[in-house]
Amino acid sequence: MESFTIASKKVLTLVLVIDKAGQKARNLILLGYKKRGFGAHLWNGFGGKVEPGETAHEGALRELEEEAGITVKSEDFKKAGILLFQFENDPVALETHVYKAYEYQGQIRECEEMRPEWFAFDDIPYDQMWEDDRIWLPMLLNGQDPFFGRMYFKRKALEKETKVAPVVNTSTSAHVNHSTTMTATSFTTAQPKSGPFAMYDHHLEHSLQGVPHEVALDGTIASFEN
Ligand SMILES: COc1nc(N)nc2c1ncn2[C@H]1C[C@H](O)[C@@H](COP(=O)(O)OP(=O)(O)OP(=O)(O)O)O1
Repeated sequence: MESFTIASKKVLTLVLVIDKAGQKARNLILLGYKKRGFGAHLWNGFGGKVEPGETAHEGALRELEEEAGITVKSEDFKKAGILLFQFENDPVALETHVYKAYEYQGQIRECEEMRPEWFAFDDIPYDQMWEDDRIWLPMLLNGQDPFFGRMYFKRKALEKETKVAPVVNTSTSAHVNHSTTMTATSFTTAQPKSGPFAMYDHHLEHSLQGVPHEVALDGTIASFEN
């Protein structure tokens, strides 16, 4: 595994709201489709940057309210761990505090940034999510937390746009008395399916003594919450 020293870090939050099958037959998770900004066009939990003077816990509750319109009581809000995202040629790491909640209050609503939607656990759109989610989200859903993960990303090379010439079907079969014109165009967008970065290495620990609170500049856990 690659070792590195972080020059600096931004503290972010990520909140997963879970509806354990009560009256409904299946366990559901609330994800948001990010409409703009970092991670646009991917499904993710709700969260963002922790503001000056705020704790990660407070920042996570604020972002959940801003992005999904719902609130969670502090006692129902559980820290699931920390994920440290590091990008090639970028000295700034993202220290992301992950929270989960099984109860919430209010009406879920869409905002400028996020479109919330419930997904069954067996229908989570991993191919339209950050690649790291496949590693830790199943653990969170199975109660294998708290965890501490380090994930390393490289920018993906964008493929060139390729166009396939129109295909004209001029079949003269007795059963087909018309001709059809089909245009097959394959193209790449500026945003590949699982985001603009590819994960090339990761390390995840989940048998921790406590809940990680802060990451040190050498990429290890600096402190645990009480
Ligand atoms: C790189 O891998 C990532 N994986 C996952 N699952 N989530 C990630 C990854 N990198 C960042 N995130 C999360 C952490 C935050 O919840 C958001 C990013 O927050 P954003 O930059 O949108 O923060 P805001 O404060 O909302 O930003 P603006 O108000 O400035 O738009 O993604």
